[in-house]
Amino acid sequence: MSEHKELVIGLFGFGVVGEGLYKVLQQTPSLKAVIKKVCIKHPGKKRNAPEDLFTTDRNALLNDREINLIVEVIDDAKAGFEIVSTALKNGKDVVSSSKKMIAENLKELLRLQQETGGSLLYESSACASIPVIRNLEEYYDNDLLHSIRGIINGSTNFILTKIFEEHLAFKDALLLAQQLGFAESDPTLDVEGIDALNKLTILLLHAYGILVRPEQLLFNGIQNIAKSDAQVARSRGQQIKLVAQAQKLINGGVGAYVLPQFVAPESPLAFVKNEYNGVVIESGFADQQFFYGKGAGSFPTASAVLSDISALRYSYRYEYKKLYHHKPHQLNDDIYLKVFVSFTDLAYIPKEAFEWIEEWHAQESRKYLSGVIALQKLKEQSWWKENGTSLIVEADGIIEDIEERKLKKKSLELAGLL
Ligand SMILES: NC(=O)C1=CN([C@@H]2O[C@H](COP(=O)(O)OP(=O)(O)OC[C@H]3O[C@@H](n4cnc5c(N)ncnc54)[C@H](OP(=O)(O)O)[C@@H]3O)[C@@H](O)[C@H]2O)C=CC1
Ligand SMILES: N[C@@H](CC=O)C(=O)O
Repeated sequence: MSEHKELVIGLFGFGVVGEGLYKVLQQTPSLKAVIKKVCIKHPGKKRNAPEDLFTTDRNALLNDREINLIVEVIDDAKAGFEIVSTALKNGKDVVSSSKKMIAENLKELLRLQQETGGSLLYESSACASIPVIRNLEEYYDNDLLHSIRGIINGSTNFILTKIFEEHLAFKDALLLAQQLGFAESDPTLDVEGIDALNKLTILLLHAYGILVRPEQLLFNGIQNIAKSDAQVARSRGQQIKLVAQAQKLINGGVGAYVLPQFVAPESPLAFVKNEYNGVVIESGFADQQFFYGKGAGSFPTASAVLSDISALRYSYRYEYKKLYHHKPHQLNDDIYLKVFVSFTDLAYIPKEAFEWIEEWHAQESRKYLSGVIALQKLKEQSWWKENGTSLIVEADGIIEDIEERKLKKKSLELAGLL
């Protein structure tokens, strides 16, 4: 049996995640992983750890030969990438939780791992405590993965829960998410859906071997959801959640987006509240599986970082099998979404953009419609994110082939039933 590696850690970042990891490691001595030095940005801050542990000199960690593992948990994607790439080039393994840094540099990070032979693990970067990446990588190592649908941002789920169930104001709910360490340093990343987008970018690689830049995917956050949208959801017995979805299509491609979505009461996602995340995976033969756990916060995130550290003792590395060993899938935008749109003025809505409109209420001060629109149109246009317009995908939102539905609708019209 191979020996477990002893790990000497250089830690970058001592904020919510970094300090959490420091405490967790103190409670897991059997792991034989010790933090030798911590690099931070602001030397003046009071720290709950011995002063001589800290430095602001990144090279003190990166050039230390005794340090064989760099753990990067900082909130600066540019500096994070410099640190991670130098660490790999210097022959060190790396664990990171920085999803923005990872999603924006995936291609280069893959190249660096191949070139240096180093291992970069980042389980905590998607859904914090839920081991979703390693499951996609190892368990769903075949062609049977139909779809992933999940709540993958804790802060927005926390905010939606507080607003709609506890009647908090948006800004108070956001402040609470920040105080509890759930939100990003720049909380617009959470609120505007960018954090979930970065996570979906990472998940697409491990689920389907799809290597895309985050900006290639359709996304929005929760910033435009109106009170009246919540009333509509309530009247239907549904909820509104920020949902990330990737689905294998009949044409072999994969449709993907991050958008607010109505969630039916029978969906496992309906039970996911506060900072919890939930991911429903559908695959051939197994049908549905549901992963649930804390998606943000100090100890939940540190526990996933710890699991990566532990995996490195056995020299674990991602093999990116779907990309390198299978035929990778391609992103495909050739789908239609059934959407609910609420707005203040008809002038903001290009009706001609829709394939068809099923329902239309223009009397009230907040007006709304339900219709079907091509995902590509939403990517090309921005009206649905502007002027206080709110777009929410229906619970069964993806339509692959509209021709059959168009025909059915036409015959209902001819029969005088529509
Ligand atoms: N909070 C969460 O629930 C989760 C966070 N993440 C990710 O983990 C990372 C860290 O998040 P979090 O701990 O919440 O962030 P915090 O803002 O709490 O902490 C950030 C830390 O990074 C340090 N830092 C910033 N820039 C540098 C730099 N150039 N060199 C060295 N240190 C630097 C800061 O130093 P100083 O203390 O001196 O200011 C601070 O200690 C982020 O990328 C985030 O997206 C991932 C999953 C969950
Ligand atoms: N800000 C993120 C933190 C974890 O990834 C979130 O709210 O999900």
